[in-house]
Amino acid sequence: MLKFWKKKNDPTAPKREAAQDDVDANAPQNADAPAESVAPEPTREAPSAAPEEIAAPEEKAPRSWRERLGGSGIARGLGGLFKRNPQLDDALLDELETILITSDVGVTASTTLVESLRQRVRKREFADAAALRNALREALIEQLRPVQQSLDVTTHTPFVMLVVGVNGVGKTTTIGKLTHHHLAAGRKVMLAAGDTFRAAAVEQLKTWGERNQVPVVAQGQGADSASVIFDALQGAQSRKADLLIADTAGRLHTQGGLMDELGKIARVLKKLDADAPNEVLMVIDGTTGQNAVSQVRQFHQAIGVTGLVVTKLDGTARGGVVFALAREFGLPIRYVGLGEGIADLRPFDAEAYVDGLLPVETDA
Ligand SMILES: Nc1nc2c(ncn2[C@@H]2O[C@H](COP(=O)(O)OP(=O)(O)OP(=O)(O)O)[C@@H](O)[C@H]2O)c(=O)[nH]1
Repeated sequence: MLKFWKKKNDPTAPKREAAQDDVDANAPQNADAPAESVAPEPTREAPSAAPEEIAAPEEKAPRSWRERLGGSGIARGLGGLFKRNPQLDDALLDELETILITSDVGVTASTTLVESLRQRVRKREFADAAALRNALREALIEQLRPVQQSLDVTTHTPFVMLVVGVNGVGKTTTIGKLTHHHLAAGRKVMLAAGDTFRAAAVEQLKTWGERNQVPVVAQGQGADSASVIFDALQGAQSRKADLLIADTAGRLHTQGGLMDELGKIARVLKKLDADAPNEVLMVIDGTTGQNAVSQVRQFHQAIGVTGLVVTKLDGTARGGVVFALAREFGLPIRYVGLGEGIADLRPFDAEAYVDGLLPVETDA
């Protein structure tokens, strides 16, 4: 049975004022009673609501990678290419190169890949275009395999996941989906509403908390983000949660002050746990294109990103940015977002991803 806390609004709890100027110096000491928390007790048992009950109707049978990714620019481009060009010739290779470049794979990665295929064509390694297609599939999978590294949250308790990224990329939605995923695995999860910039962001996270029946540690809009997340970690430690997922405000990588705030959050957390945060998960909007590469570079410099989530790959994304990120940084791609529903976050799988873009069977 799911065990709930009574709604905890301890009147003795010190209400934290809005932004603290120097959290480093005045780190909160009693975060067991966060200023504002929606607090059913985290539980090791699976939530009473089954995934099917939480998910929107269309998520009852999660759609395949192919269904989700088939509409992307790269999938349509590659599908059409092999349909139009049954002949194994230079025109096919030239068009392949154009498709890869215009799908955000990146110029260097695209030309290198196509050049290596061209040489193999010259050596007569392929009997026909179908053989080339298979070799292309293999080459694409090879590029992604090194970044397929799942996130093990059992290495530390509580495991602290800090979710960062620019505005609107899908951070809060991803947190909701992650919570669902880890609850289903029987973990105690808590959330920290570290996006104190937008009032709506706190409400949005609380809604995900209620939906998943997990506590959300929050303060008001304008509160100090590091303070909220510090409170939440104290709470997670005392309540023996397995996982604390902290939201942060969306920020442009060009906003120096806000980028510095991320470093401050990490420093403040280390006062409680020298290893925290255990994962800095950067969320990337898959429709952003090559700009995603500079975003990751800046965030990585500011806080040391340890894993990526690429969202919105189901929509109008060109789909190639995943290859560009893999090649540029080699950072683990932990998950991909293939839709807005709670079950639409998938652990990244290189082969499934490439299958979604270019299926094994010649259905093109
Ligand atoms: N199609 C699609 N939409 C997504 C996905 N992930 C998130 N979204 C949508 O993207 C929009 C923005 O998501 P949020 O979670 O609010 O983004 P955020 O990064 O928290 O935004 P800020 O708090 O403004 O920085 C919402 O409409 C989500 O439903 C995905 O994988 N696929």
